[in-house]
Amino acid sequence: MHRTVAEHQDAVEQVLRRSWAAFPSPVMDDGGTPVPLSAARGRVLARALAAGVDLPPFANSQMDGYAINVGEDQLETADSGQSTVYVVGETIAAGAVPGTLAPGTAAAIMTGAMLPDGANAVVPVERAVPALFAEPGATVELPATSAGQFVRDRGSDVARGSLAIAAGTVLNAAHLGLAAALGCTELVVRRRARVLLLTTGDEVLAPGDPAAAGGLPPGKIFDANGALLRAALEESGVEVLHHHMVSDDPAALLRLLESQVGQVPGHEGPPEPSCDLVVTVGGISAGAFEVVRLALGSAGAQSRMEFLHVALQPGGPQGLGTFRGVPVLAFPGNPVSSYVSLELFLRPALTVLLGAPAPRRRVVATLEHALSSPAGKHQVRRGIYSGPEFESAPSVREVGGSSSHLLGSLAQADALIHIPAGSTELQAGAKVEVWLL
Ligand SMILES: Nc1nc2c(c(=O)[nH]1)N[C@H]1C(S)=C(S)[C@@H](COP(=O)(O)OP(=O)(O)OC[C@H]3O[C@@H](n4cnc5c(N)ncnc54)[C@H](O)[C@@H]3O)O[C@H]1N2
Ligand code: MOO
Repeated sequence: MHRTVAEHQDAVEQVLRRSWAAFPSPVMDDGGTPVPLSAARGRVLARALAAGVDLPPFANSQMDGYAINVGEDQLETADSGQSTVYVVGETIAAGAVPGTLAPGTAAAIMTGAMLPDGANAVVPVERAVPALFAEPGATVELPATSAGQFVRDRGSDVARGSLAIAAGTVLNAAHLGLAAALGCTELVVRRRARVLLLTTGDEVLAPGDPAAAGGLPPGKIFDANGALLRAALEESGVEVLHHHMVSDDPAALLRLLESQVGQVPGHEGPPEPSCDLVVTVGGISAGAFEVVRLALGSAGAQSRMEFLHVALQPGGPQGLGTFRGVPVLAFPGNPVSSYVSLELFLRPALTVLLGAPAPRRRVVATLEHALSSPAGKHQVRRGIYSGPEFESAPSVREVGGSSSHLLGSLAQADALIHIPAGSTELQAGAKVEVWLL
């Protein structure tokens, strides 16, 4: 009996949660570490950020124009066609501290410049007669305007002391801009899970391997999964500590795991796990040389692994458990299978347990053509999504086929199309769940 996708998602989350809860230093909800703003994008804010200053810090002009004082009751007269003649006062540049505005005068003021005391409205220069910055002492005719017009009040965006960014936020460009506007040089972020990534197979050579200098030797392929999974892991907010390519020798793989995984003495305090997660790719199905299955199966009490089938295609064969208490996710070797495994099982668990990455956006779209899918399996097809346009609903079409070696079509896709286990024939026009990549 195959495990369902939902059951395996739950199992992955539980293994990560239980293992990490037992780590001497927390992976989930650690106290946080300060990092410079330049390194904070995509990280999870550990502590709420309160605004230390008002934004804007002072009332300022939203336009290049003339700062004037109008009666608070002048609302009705705005755009009434009436105008007033003012004597032109000082010119206020952005960054300058102006004097008080004398009654009956209009100060030439630039966008972002501090409003002088006594001013409460700005008229854009193009509405002045003449429509230019006149010399101090000249006169200018300005149309009636209402109090507050084109004035950006102190604290009107973010008030000092208010919550600027909530704890748990995945920091994006706008958050970093806001933090900088508030004068922060760094933010306290949660630590990322550190991953050991192992790709496997005697047939696999690293791109650039001298053995392929004269072209790929017969029977060999380049390691696609190393680059694919490293990037997908990093996009998922984790740090890839090391990536090793390992051969189909189980003893060598076990030696590598024993040298890289487990409690190692920390500089201070309790020993630290050397990594927070091991992700292996390949070597887990029914072949004669399944290196991950054999290595972890012969590792004795230090390994607690199960190898199973999920009712999923691609990504059916899966391994899950721990090695020396560190969680291990063993993904199948076909590139699309390994990618789909990460998307369906690891990413959602990271989102729940660590607060990042942001979940994939899930939408319902109309299938542009008929599709069939194997009975009893949740199938994930790769697709190209067309978002809703003026008069058309969102739609999706498959790119490539269902086979899990089709890396070329994965590279063209921007969506995963989900066909649930119960559906075998879908007509064009059927509604499907789509995850946007
Ligand atoms: N008798 C059965 N055979 C297979 C079954 C099964 O249930 N019974 N399942 C198939 C499915 S589904 C998958 S997926 C694969 C998973 O196999 P493994 O996890 O053991 O992966 P490998 O055999 O090592 O490799 C599979 C495939 O992927 C290529 N590969 C592996 N590593 C890389 C890499 N780093 N870069 C690029 N390509 C890689 C490898 O050459 C194979 O073609 O098993 C099926 N078989
Ligand atoms: O799941 Mo294998 O997961 O098709 O290629």
